[in-house]
Amino acid sequence: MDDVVKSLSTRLNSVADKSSTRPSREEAEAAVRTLIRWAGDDPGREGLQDTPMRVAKAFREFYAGYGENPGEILDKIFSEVEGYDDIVLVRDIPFYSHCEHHMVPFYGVAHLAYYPTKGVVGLSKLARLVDAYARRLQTQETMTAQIASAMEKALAPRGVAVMLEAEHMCMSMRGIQKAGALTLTTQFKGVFKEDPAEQVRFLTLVRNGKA
Ligand SMILES: Nc1nc2c(ncn2[C@@H]2O[C@H](COP(=O)(O)OP(=O)(O)OP(=O)(O)O)[C@@H](O)[C@H]2O)c(=O)[nH]1
Ligand SMILES: [Zn+2]
Repeated sequence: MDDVVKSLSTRLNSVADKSSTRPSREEAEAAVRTLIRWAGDDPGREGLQDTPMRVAKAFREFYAGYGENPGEILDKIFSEVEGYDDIVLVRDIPFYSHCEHHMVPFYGVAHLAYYPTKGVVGLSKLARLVDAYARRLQTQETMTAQIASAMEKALAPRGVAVMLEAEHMCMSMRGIQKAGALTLTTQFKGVFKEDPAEQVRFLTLVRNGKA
């Protein structure tokens, strides 16, 4: 009886493994060939022969965020800052992402701010955090919330403010076709959430660079 249970559980585990692992490179390339045919072209013609290989490779870059651990990005804190505890704001961080509804790019800039309590994080790490989430499939709202949560968790700051401004190609080049429409999302935590004056300070710094 034990053997039957063991073999059943081994089989169930292997099914679970299969559903959670990535397809092979060959399977990904075959899927691209199918989409080329769906677009109306011939994947066998000369100009398109290497395209499935290039697309599979490009996908690894577009979606590299799945292999990133946001907690690790922010794990090094510099505490020798002479007690600096005022706002740190990195603005205009460019990002490229893909919306989870159409897998079409949305792109723009991110502005991240926090009030440190136990030290500061390397500035480049904030930009790396943006990329870790941008290089996934999601909505702009999800991305905004995830960046703010990761900063709150790793830095235990007095407050976090995140603002994203992006153009969604699914709204520009297809569907409603409103090129230039900009979507703004904000997520405030701690003092930024409690005190409207802090939100004004954040927005003023984002817009003017002066308090
Ligand atoms: N809230 C939100 N919506 C998004 C984002 N990216 C794309 N969308 C929207 O997702 C929606 C999907 O709507 P559906 O009606 O299911 O799909 P659709 O027929 O392709 O919609 P249309 O774009 O209106 O043609 C659209 O309104 C998109 O504008 C995002 O980051 N956040
Ligand atoms: Zn979309």
